[in-house]
Amino acid sequence: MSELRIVISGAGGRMGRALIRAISETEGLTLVGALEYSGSSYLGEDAGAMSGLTPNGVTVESDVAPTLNGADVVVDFSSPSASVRLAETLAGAGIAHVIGTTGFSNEDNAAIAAAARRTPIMKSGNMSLGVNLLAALTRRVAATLDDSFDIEIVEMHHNKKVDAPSGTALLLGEAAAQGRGRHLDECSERGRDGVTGARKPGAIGFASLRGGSVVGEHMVIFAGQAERIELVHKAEDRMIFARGALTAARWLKGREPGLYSMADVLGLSDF
Ligand SMILES: NC(=O)C1=CN([C@@H]2O[C@H](COP(=O)(O)OP(=O)(O)OC[C@H]3O[C@@H](n4cnc5c(N)ncnc54)[C@H](OP(=O)(O)O)[C@@H]3O)[C@@H](O)[C@H]2O)C=CC1
Ligand SMILES: O=C(O)C1=N[C@H](C(=O)O)C[C@H](O)C1
Repeated sequence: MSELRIVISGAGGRMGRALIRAISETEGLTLVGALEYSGSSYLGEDAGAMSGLTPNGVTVESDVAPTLNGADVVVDFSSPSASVRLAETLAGAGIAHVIGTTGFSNEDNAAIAAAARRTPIMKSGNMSLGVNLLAALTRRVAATLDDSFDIEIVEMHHNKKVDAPSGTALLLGEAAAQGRGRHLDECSERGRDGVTGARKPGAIGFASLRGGSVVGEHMVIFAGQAERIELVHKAEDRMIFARGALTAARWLKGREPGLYSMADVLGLSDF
């Protein structure tokens, strides 16, 4: 198998550093670049040393074009605005893009979909096998049970997370809505507060908890009359996301332009 040459965007972040460690542990993958924003305190540092490894000779840079030189794929866990800009640049260069960033607006998603007409992009709110299997199960259970079972999605993350609901909660909400033959935009209920009135039949509700160092926990609840089904995933280590993103990077190389999901990578689309 030929060596896959990877650039990490958001290199100094929690996920960026986990990805740099995961690349160092995986045969056939080479880190060729590390991107951060122009004000980052990591600029000029060695990417290996920054990630708790021995120095690897890759310097953290903010200048995108030279860093992309010779790269096969960019793995990007940064911020929505940075990921949208990068998607446009990579589409121009024909370089594959794995996007793990969450918190995109509808306009951001449309810009990424447009970039995917020119280069292969794999975008997912969660790169773990467990969560993507949970999404497939959620779709099936939602399709099996009718609207007498109310669907609620609860997530908890660490106290540094900036977006809510989590990308994973939205992924699970979309799976549930798909199972019910609806679009999530038509039925999602977020941020209840005060006198909200009774729950709307067919709604998909979201609740977000934040605290401490929680890596990521998600529960999909199907609440019926006198019985309840709960499907739960608990992430214990960010390395599950990093390894999933690298599996996607390998899968994406050489694909036709298009917007792919982790379900495509894992063969779960028809589950
Ligand atoms: N899909 C998945 O499986 C997962 C997705 N995520 C998502 O990934 C994203 C990052 O998470 P996490 O690592 O925890 O967050 P961090 O805040 O730790 O990391 C984000 C990094 O991106 C940097 N950054 C900001 N702007 C740019 C830019 N223009 N170019 C390059 N880098 C930039 C930030 O710099 P600075 O801090 O200096 O602003 C920071 O170092 C979030 O959206 C999160 O929700 C997280 C885990 C799993
Ligand atoms: O910000 C995080 O940490 C995580 N973000 C992703 C999300 O928004 O769902 C995935 C994971 O849960 C961790």
